[in-house]
Amino acid sequence: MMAIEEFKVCLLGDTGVAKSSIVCRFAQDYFDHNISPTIEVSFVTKTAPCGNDLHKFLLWDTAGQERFHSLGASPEGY
Ligand SMILES: Nc1nc2c(ncn2[C@@H]2O[C@H](COP(=O)(O)OP(=O)(O)OP(=O)(O)O)[C@@H](O)[C@H]2O)c(=O)[nH]1
Repeated sequence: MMAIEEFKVCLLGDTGVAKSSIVCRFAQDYFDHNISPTIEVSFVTKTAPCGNDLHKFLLWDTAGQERFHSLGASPEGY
C-alpha cells in the first residue's frame, strides 16, 4: 500500500516577488503573465508520486501587500 507523506509549505515575501507564480508553476505547470495580486491568502494542494509513495503538498500563498493582512486571514492560522 502507498504511504502518503504530507508537506505544509507557506510562501511569505514582499509583493511581486513571484510567490503565486511559483505555486502556479508547481501545482499546475502553468505561467500566467497577467496573474492578479493575492488577496489575503490562497490555498492549493498538489499530490505527486515519489518512488512507491505519494507526497502531498499543502501550499499557503500569502498576500505580499500589507493592506491585505494575509497572516491574520487564515482560518487555520499558521
Ligand atoms: N518575466 C518574469 N516575470 C515573472 C516571473 N515570475 C513572476 N513574474 C511576474 O511577476 C509579477 C508578480 O508575480 P506574482 O506571482 O503575482 O507575485 P507575488 O509575490 O505572488 O505577489 P503578491 O500576490 O502581490 O504577493 C507578475 O506579473 C508575474 O507575471 C518570471 O520568472 N519571469
